Amino acid sequence: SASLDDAQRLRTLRIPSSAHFSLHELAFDDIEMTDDDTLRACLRMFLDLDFVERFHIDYGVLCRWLLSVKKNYRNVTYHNWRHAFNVAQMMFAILTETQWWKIFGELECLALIIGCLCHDLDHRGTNNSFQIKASSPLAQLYSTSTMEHHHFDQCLMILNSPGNQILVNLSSDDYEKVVKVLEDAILSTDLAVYFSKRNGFIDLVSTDRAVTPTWGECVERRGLLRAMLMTACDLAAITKPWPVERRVAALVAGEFFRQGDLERQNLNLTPIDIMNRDKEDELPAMQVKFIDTICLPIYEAFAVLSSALQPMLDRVKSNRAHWIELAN
Ligand SMILES: C=CCCOc1ncc(C(=C)O)cc1-c1nc2c(CC)[n+](C3CN(CC)C3)[nH]c2c(=O)[nH]1
Ligand SMILES: [Zn+2]
Repeated sequence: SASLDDAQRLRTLRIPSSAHFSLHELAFDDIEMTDDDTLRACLRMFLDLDFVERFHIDYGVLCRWLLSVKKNYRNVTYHNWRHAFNVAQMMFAILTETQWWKIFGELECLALIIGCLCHDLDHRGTNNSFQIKASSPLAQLYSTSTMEHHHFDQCLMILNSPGNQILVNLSSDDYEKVVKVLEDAILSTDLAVYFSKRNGFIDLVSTDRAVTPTWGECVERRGLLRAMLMTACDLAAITKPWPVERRVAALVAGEFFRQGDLERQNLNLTPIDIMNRDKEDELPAMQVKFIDTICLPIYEAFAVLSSALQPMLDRVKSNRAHWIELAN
């Protein structure tokens, strides 16, 4: 976990407002932020969502927990602390801009924000299918949703580490509820889980076009909306202004191509096209396919549920147009 003086230093820093950090922006870009800024922005999110008061979280423990979470992300090209931070900021922005935080209540919002910050902990820059192909220790531990089970395991390990126990003052009932939502949230970031739940969600949205209070009263609907929210936040770089999306695509490509190199060199396998460096020129066309098959359905459904999310769908469509232009 994080060292004492790091946490001591962080807890003495002044915490600017969410407006200062633009944390309510759906078009948020962390490029100008230092690592310290990202940590202070996380503290601001916890304070503004009233988690510190409501759950009696010791501020010093919260600082050390944040530092430990950040420390347990590896220095890989894309699946690093910055990705986790951006996913958490997107969750914060959506929950507040749509007012859906009222539907989930504080406990589930706490679990969603912790889940976003922890959802890719200790990522190695390689995906589930690589773990299986390499029969890695993680694949032997978890045969399905291999990485996501590991991320959840890492999340619990940090939450239970001395000096990092931000949930220590929750009732055992509340603690159990948070951990259950946390596990569902992190496991929902496996695209395979998203594919299995997406059609049910889209059917629900087509009949019940607004997240009325009825959504809040129905346990499985809330669970479905949380799962879809995790995917929407995980892929949200696709909804950002073009300069952000283009920068992120280069990072994702860097990580994918390295996995492709490992598959060739270590496993003697031909990588799939998106991880095959030899097909780099086809990247724009692959992005268009990714947007059409994976991204548009979820952001279209969210735009139906809340007009506050329409700008996200609009930017996915304009990014698609940029990729089309680059594909020709
Ligand atoms: C095209 C490769 C490099 C750029 O790729 C990207 N750049 C940026 C984003 C983003 C969210 O902004 C997303 C991608 C990006 N991500 C992809 C993922 C994982 C979410 N998959 C899975 C793997 N499974 C197929 C078996 C579907 N295909 C993708 C793709 O084509 N592009
Ligand atoms: Zn992720």
